[in-house]
Amino acid sequence: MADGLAPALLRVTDLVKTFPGLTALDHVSLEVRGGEVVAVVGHNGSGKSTLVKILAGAYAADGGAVVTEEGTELHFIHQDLALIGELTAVENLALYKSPDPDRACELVGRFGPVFDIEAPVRDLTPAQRAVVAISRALDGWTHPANVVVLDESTESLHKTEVDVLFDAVRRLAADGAGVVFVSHRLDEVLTLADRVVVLRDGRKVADEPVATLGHGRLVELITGGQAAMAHTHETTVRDGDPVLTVRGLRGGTVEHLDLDLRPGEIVGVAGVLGSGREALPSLLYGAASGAADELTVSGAPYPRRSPGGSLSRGIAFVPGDRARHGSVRDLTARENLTLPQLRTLTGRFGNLSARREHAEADRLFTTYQVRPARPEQRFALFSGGNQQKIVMARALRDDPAVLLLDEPTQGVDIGAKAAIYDAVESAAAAGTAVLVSSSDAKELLRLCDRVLVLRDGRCAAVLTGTDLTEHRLVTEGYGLS
Ligand SMILES: Nc1ncnc2c1ncn2[C@@H]1O[C@H](COP(=O)(O)OP(=O)(O)OP(=O)(O)O)[C@@H](O)[C@H]1O
Repeated sequence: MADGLAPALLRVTDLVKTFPGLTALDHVSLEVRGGEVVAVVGHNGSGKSTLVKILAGAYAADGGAVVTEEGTELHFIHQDLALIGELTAVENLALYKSPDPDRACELVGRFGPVFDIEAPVRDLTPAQRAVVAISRALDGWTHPANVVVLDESTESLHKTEVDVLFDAVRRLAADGAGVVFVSHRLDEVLTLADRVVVLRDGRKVADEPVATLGHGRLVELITGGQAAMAHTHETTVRDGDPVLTVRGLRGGTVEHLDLDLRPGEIVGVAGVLGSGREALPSLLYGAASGAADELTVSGAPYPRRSPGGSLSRGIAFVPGDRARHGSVRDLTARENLTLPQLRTLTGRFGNLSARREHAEADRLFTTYQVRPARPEQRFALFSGGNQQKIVMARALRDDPAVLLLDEPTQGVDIGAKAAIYDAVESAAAAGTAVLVSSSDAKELLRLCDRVLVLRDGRCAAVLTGTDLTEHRLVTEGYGLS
């Protein structure tokens, strides 16, 4: 817990960072004391990553200072945990040194029973991978008074893995370390942090002890008072003919799966990493290789799946890693939004109506709260969450027959999340069959008519109605029921 007398291990003063035409950080100051967990929150594009990049030395600031207590080092745990899947835990822990199994055992052992540290980390459970990542961040500490920066490190973790990470973080803080926790997950922020710094459009708008904040107040500070999402989804049972039918689907981590998707329904897919949950949308779309005993779209056999074949059958897919797979980074945001739909934006003589294209881009920017509101900016220059909003906006305006979504709101701020949920529900109301694969239980509860819980590549349970609870999603996911 924060001790008012503990020294500031990290002092950020009046930090300024500008990009052409935009101030990403506008005189931001904050302090992190030994024993204290400071959360940094803010909507997409508010400046969180820019702050982390300056702390990590990846960007130079235009003004202000970052000062650490003498001897204090900064250590980072990034969103993807930054592990190399093919290497073992021992090798990942010794990336720039010679592998030392004894040292690896000692580091990993601090967090519970030692697992197979000689296996490739891709074969470990997500919780074990989290332990490897945090062990690496802790390696080489000669004293406890360092600062660990968790940069959206929990985004792809399931609740149980998050608990492992948080236990480790709490122990570090108890030993005197300072912790910076950058996150969109407000429940986790309220659970872990002692103090919360809120950024909005590059400015610090709040720096308050967590004890004085509730969820509602935090949302208000982040959004500047705009309304956030409220209601949960009501289960609708559809009994029309399925638009997509698949039997015996297999490939990647999916061992065997049967599925019927009906027009207008929103079907969730839950499960821990490696359960098949993360592989299913790309497998159905044909972006990942696999096979099926039977697959039909609108009653017609679709034997060999491919992205082109799926698109022409009205199947749209928004991949999890949309910055890499869902976009053309060097085109403008407007071009990314409108390119696949040029047909609908052409004028009477087939010429592209620049006016309509611009108007459509402006409308989508407003609906999905893309920041900055500059459709002509290169896609690559938007923050991660804003890139995500752009790719989602494009998929949702396509009117597909089937919409396959993988982690549709990962890294997206609370305001845009509500807009995305509304858009998914409107698409379903207009007849689109939606499949949502997500590690966010609240998202599945909010959106879905039923949820398939995958375990070991197979469907372990189908939850619907009053059975569709966060508790059941977790217990079925781990086989604890
Ligand atoms: N290299 C760059 N060139 C131009 N603009 C940039 C660059 N990097 C970031 N920006 C802009 O700076 C602002 C802050 O971005 P930053 O990535 O820090 O936001 P963030 O709070 O981390 O958002 P997210 O939650 O979406 O990751 C955004 O408007 C972004 O578009």
